[in-house]
Amino acid sequence: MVSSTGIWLRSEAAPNEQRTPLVPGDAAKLLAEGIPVTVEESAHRAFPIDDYAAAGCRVVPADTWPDAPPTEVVLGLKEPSSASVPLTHRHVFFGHAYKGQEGGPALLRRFALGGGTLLDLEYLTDEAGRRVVAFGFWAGYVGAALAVLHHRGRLTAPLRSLTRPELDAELRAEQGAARALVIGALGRSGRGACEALAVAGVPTTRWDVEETRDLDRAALLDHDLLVNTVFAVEPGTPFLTTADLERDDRTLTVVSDVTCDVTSACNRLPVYDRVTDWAEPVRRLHPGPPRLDLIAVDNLPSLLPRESSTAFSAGLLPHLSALPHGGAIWSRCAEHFHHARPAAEK
Ligand SMILES: NC(=O)c1ccc[n+]([C@@H]2O[C@H](COP(=O)([O-])OP(=O)(O)OC[C@H]3O[C@@H](n4cnc5c(N)ncnc54)[C@H](O)[C@@H]3O)[C@@H](O)[C@H]2O)c1
Repeated sequence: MVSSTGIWLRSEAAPNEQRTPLVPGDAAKLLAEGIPVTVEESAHRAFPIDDYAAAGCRVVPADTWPDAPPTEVVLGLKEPSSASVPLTHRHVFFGHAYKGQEGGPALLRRFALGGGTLLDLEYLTDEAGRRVVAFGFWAGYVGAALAVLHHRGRLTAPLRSLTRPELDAELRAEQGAARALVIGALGRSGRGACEALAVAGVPTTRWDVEETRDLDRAALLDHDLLVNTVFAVEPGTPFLTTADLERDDRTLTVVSDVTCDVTSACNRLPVYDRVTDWAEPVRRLHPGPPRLDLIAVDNLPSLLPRESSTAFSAGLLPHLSALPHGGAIWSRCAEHFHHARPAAEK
């Protein structure tokens, strides 16, 4: 039976955003279940529109979602374009609007004006509150890869998006004597970081909550590379301090902060004040000797758009299948929105 609720995959407004939350193969699975899928054309998406058409999706011009039938659920990753247009539909994307972020109140006002609902992907959680879809693995993979390539003098700026075979070829092109430490190693990003370091042939120490409870600072500084992938929910002992930067007995020369909690009270790396970007991914924190270089790119999965989209889409697919029938996971998501919205309307 064909569902009256369709998925409308819109184009992304953010420049250089090549990722998508729904890849063509998974769109075909939704269609097979009777869920109509409409896909907007996009100049940037890592998957060609012809692949969606071949899967049976209806193709429409970019940025036409404001005219979608009211029963459609509009799907994307970041805030939709046409900033002044009130949001009338149910929208699924990462809103970054509930924790006082810049632009959050304005986004919620668009929903208030249009009467629509934000189903924020960050708040798609199981009964235990764990997120069910995230880009973490590939963030860690790329974050560690950039650290290795920089340490080997092989990182070129500006960064550009790649495929995994291209990135792995770079990682395998040279072996070195460096040793790495991944903190948060048991998490999604941490596992991705460890995998990239294995591909690069870099011996890796893995720390998680147990190993940082009583921080062995000398052991930490005795690694060449540090990849921070912790998901910090409370302030705690910093992994690095400005005093550590001054130490001349330090082996550590490259830090890749996947967490990028730089403006948060929970930040465990209070040695820098702003993230780096694709144009200039590396910032020198200490001239040395020994030098200390920082990589803190906050959109790492975009550097591997096909792989990160494929993994994300696979995780989201069962929930998109369930969307026409509602269900607890989407109700919890909507509750977060209804809880946040009144604050924005004041
Ligand atoms: N830079 C980017 O592009 C990017 C992309 C995605 C996610 N992230 C960020 O990466 C971080 C990790 O995300 P994730 O999905 O891997 O989270 P996760 O919850 O899967 O993993 C986090 C890990 O950190 C560990 N941890 C928490 N506190 C710790 C401590 N004090 N010491 C050691 N380990 C500790 C946890 O036990 C867990 O294993 C988040 O802050 C997320 O926002 C960044």
